[in-house]
Amino acid sequence: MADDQAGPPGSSEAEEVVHLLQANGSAAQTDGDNQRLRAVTPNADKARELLNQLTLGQQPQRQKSRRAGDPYAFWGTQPVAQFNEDPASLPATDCQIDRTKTAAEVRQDPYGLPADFEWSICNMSDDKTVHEVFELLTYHYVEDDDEMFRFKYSREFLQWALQPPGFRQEWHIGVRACKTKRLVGFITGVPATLRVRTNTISMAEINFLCVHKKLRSKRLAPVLIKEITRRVNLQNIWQAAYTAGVVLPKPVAECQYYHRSLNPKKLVSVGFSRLPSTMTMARLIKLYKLPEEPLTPGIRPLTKKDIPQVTHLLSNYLSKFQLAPVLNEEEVEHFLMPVEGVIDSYVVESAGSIITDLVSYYTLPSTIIGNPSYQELKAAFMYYTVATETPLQQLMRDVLILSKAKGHDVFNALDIFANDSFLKELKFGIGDGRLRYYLYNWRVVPSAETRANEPPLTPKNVGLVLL
Ligand SMILES: CCCCCCCCCCCCCC(=O)SCCNC(=O)CCNC(=O)[C@H](O)C(C)(C)COP(=O)(O)OP(=O)(O)OC[C@H]1O[C@@H](n2cnc3c(N)ncnc32)[C@H](O)[C@@H]1OP(=O)(O)O
Repeated sequence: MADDQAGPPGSSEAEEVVHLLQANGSAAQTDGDNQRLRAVTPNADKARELLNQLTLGQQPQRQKSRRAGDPYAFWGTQPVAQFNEDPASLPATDCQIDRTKTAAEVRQDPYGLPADFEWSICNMSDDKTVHEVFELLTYHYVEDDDEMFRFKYSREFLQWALQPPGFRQEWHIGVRACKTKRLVGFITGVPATLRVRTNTISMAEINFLCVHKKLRSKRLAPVLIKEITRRVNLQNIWQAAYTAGVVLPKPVAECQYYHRSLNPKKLVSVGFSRLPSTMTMARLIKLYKLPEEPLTPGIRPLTKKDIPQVTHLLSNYLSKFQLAPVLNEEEVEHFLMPVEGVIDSYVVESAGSIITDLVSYYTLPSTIIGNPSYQELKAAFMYYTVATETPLQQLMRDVLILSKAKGHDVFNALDIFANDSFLKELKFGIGDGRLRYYLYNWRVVPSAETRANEPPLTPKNVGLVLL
């Protein structure tokens, strides 16, 4: 479609709405803006709805419906905060829920599996094993509710995510069918030091819980969870962090996904976004158009020699959040050094070789299920970003440009960190996926700013990204 059909810049209703939402959310809002908002749409809610229609991201989300009030047969037995607790009976400060056991009290032998299944430690340095894990996850891992998209973690991503400094191979747990040796279940832990408010705790980060679709609803997941707990406890570690879309007892934070279209035509074609009836595709493309080159002078890929400065910069920034990792240089190098198709990090270097800013994202594609034209949606997910000299919004615009140049279709971010300050302005649309953060065997008490029935930490207090 010819460009002129899109009309002059700023003429479309959606562009107008975007502009007005920016104004609406900023301190510099004027009566004039409000009047223009009313002229376009009756109210701000309507305007927001229209913008949301543009990018109703249906990324895989870790949520399957469950009836309110259903008991948690497994989670009700675990040392986690429960939904029905009497606030008067709870401690006043953050604390461990179950006491630390002695080494002798930790079960020495693995939990029993149903007949015909066996435990298998997965060596993530072995290409054949990595391929088996990749295949299990590619066909059986997290999907969105409409079964349109399924996360497709690459082999290289899995190796990167699961082999950070100090990783333990026995925390990469598989379940295989005894006869065929086929991998049918998986769960992983990696070691991490997390700070929860003022407490710095050695933990495991738990991820990639997956059961083959043919073996669902047979209570295999609780066995996998108990087995990883046992193996973590054997290392004298008693806490864990994990995220999920599903509601479990009991989130420490509940966060919202936002999506920034980079390739709107493809996103509409595969059903990730909708084209509002009032809009043409040409206008949509124009709305999301980005400059060809980043705007920040001197922005460049992170290199090894930057690691000491970046560790300092990042640690300082993360200290502002109530839930955040504590990362040493070795870990920063592992998690942030660019790996093709897995992790991209950029820094801004000012005069005197001072690194002032960092921005990073990881690449996690999804299979587009049953689409004849496109097989894969290439998504970038915001990772750790620190802006001290460059305005955060500019840094994020640059990373949109850089990720688009690498072929990403969409850029995803949560409403954690200070992300609230750029999401609207950079035309991120609210997704329909929510992500809950959980801690195992650690109670976080509500703070003064916690509203009744809401998790103790608000998204802006969260400074942790789990892969
Ligand atoms: C100190 C060290 C501690 C270490 C451990 C810390 C805890 C780590 C916790 C794990 C963090 C993982 C982080 C990620 O990887 S989140 C990603 C989870 N994976 C997927 O969504 C992939 C697709 N789905 C599947 O593979 C299966 O549906 C799974 C495996 C999820 C459940 O299999 P299945 O559908 O066949 O069910 P079941 O009959 O075996 O079991 C039913 C029980 O499982 C509870 N359930 C369902 N989904 C989840 C979930 N995402 N986290 C925790 N529990 C979950 C459910 O409420 C029920 O318990 P309850 O309602 O009766 O109480």
